[in-house]
Amino acid sequence: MNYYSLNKKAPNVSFKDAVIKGLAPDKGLYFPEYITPLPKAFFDKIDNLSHSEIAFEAIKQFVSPEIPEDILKTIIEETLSFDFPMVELNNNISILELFHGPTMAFKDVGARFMARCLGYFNQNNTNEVTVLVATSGDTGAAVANGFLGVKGVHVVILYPSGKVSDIQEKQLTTLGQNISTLEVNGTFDDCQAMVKTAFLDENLTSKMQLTSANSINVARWLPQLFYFMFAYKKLHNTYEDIVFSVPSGNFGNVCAGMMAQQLGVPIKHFIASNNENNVVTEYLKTQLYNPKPSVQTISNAMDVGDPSNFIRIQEIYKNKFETLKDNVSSFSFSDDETKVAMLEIYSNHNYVADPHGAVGYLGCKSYLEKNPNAHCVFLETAHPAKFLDVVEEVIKTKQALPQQIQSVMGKVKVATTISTYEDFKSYLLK
Ligand SMILES: Cc1ncc(COP(=O)(O)O)c(C=O)c1O
Ligand SMILES: N[C@@H](CCOP(=O)(O)O)C(=O)O
Repeated sequence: MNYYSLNKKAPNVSFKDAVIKGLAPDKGLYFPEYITPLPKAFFDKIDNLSHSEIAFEAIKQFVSPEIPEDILKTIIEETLSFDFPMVELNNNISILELFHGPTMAFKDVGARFMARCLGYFNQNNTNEVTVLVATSGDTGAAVANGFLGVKGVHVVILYPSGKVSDIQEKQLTTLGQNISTLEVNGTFDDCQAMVKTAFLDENLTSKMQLTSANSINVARWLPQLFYFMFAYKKLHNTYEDIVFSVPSGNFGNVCAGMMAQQLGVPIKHFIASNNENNVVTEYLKTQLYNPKPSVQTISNAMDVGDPSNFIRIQEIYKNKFETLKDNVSSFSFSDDETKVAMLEIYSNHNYVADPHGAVGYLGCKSYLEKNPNAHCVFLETAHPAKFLDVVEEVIKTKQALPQQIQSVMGKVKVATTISTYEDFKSYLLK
């Protein structure tokens, strides 16, 4: 598959080059040239397919011929080595749990898939690749874990100082080996802007091979479409109008769901559920896209003021506002509303949701008010123990720490503080 830049000012590239470059030279995100819907036979037999078989059929067109089918099967098997359970709350709402991987957030799948693709492409390359990743909490940990100890790869994580949870910070700053962490005096958007600027800085790119492990990178982004297929498989024999409420920040996950829809999965509607960082909610009301500085919330991983993937969403719906509105709704919720939702889910259903999942739950409730016959799946994108302070304060119950989290608790933070792009650049050149 070839990919084009959404800024349309750079040459088309193969999957391999899109993965290695991360971002196109004109600063555009890459997008596949074609999306061929899966055949009816695939959907007829989906009940009998494993997660790996579904994932293989879904992603093969996007990575071939550069990744041979036998290698792709192995990459997928290794990537999906944990479960994706579904919890039905009632006839209208289900939860898809995406936190059973090594870092307990949904980013593990994309990070593990990308690490293996890059490893395959890089096997005969003697030059070191530097993977840059901006994180508002979870991507960094998943990428660090996915690439830990991978020969020839150096990962540099940038995270906003004081704006991630304590456990997320532990996960980001304690791995060592080939993982380095920069604590940035700024917001997630500042981190993401530094990473994007680095790709265009010839002074850097002439000296080192840089790539991105954010959802900018197609190998990080596309595997997220598997989730929507797994949920569809579980629900399609029981419910007709399946909608997804996706807690959204950089909009990569909901946009991956839209790719699943383009592949033919009968998804009736998407709900992009936001915290107070509501650029897209406002856009759907006004048709004006006004990126603004992000504000800090208790669902910190969604504190994004200028979501990267908005441009991919527009491309999917052919830049037609009406088509976008037919397929997507967006709601924004305050921290107080999120806390009330966490308590409600716990009291009514005995389920502990994290603040991001709770925003997804609120999105379902808002949509169901006008669409009472739909079945809404909200994505539980991170384990509640990653947000221990707020979860225990709201539901007033002590939480047990899963082994994945216990393993980082006693470790010592190692991070270098930076404030400007110049600081970042000199760090990379050191
Ligand atoms: C727990 C959690 N929920 C939701 C999001 C938002 O996902 P996206 O950036 O794909 O919109 C993130 C960050 O990516 C996250 O870590
Ligand atoms: N919420 C993310 C922000 C980066 O998103 P990405 O999907 O573009 O990598 C995080 O937790 O870091």
